Amino acid sequence: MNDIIQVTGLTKTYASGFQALDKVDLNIRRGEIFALLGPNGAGKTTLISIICGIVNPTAGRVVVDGHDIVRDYRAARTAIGLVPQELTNNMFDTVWATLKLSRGLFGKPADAAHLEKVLRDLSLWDKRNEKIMSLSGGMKRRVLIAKALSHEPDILFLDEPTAGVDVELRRDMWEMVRKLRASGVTIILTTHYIEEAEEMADRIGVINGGKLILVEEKAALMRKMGTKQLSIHLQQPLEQIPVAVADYQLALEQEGHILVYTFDALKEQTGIAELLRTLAREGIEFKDLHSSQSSLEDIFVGLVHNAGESVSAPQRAGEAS
Ligand SMILES: Nc1ncnc2c1ncn2[C@@H]1O[C@H](COP(=O)(O)OP(=O)(O)OP(=O)(O)O)[C@@H](O)[C@H]1O
Repeated sequence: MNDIIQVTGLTKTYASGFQALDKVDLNIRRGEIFALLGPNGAGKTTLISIICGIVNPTAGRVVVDGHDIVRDYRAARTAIGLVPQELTNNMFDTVWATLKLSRGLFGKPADAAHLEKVLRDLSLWDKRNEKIMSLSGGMKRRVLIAKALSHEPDILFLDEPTAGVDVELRRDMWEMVRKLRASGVTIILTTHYIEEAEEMADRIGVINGGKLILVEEKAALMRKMGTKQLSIHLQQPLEQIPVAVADYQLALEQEGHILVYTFDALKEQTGIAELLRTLAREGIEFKDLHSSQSSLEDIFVGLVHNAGESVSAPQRAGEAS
């Protein structure tokens, strides 16, 4: 089975009457890193909380590693490790006791060697006998990850893993996520940071207003980023695109005053020279040329705005959350 998670027609209306998810369909592939990107209140946490069995769906179905999350809750839940947004550790426990307890809660037999490996991978081994409350904020976050990995899940959810963490810890987290993927763990992370999705993900999903508005390979999105536009400001407005240049990807804007040519900037032949020669032959004169390149951020903001919502743009890593 290639898809480790199958989400079909998932809808959530909270008791308040607020609809947080609207018929979401999503398949997560085994072994991938999937980034779920969306502005505040988009429904990211609701979606992963339902998959993890913390919130009940109103309608729709979720199957995790072949187990229906409602009918076969325990088996589905055991396949998952969840790193929540909020710190949820018992502050008076030691790091070691926290991990041991968490593993036991999933009914897994004690395995000191596994817990040691997890702690060493997260640079927490030296802290294993310390009480959680004595750790720094960054270390507390690492403990959350260690705890989520204590029962050897095949799937790890990270809900905004790097919100409010410093650059060094963010780099460490990214490194750790890559190592986990290399060991076969499927990873789903939610983020506001486009940069994080760009850096980490194999595929990116964009959610807004409870609707999944795009799911695409990151590589394909990056190709779109390689798309450039050339705006040709015409001397005289055109009513329609001339037949002689019908083969180019052209659009008329601003009541025919601007001819916009979209091309692949990564290609050797952009076609610009030939396009301009053809326009000249047709007697179409221009007064200015202007080129622009779209970024993943532009694509994202465009998508979110096209969805008809008034929302703030996502942040670049490093900006305040
Ligand atoms: N228990 C609840 N009762 C009512 N409404 C809720 C509840 N939990 C969440 N919501 C609403 O559902 C919407 C989606 O919330 P959710 O936490 O899933 O968004 P999010 O994308 O994770 O946002 P953020 O990036 O801010 O964490 C929000 O408008 C939120 O106010």
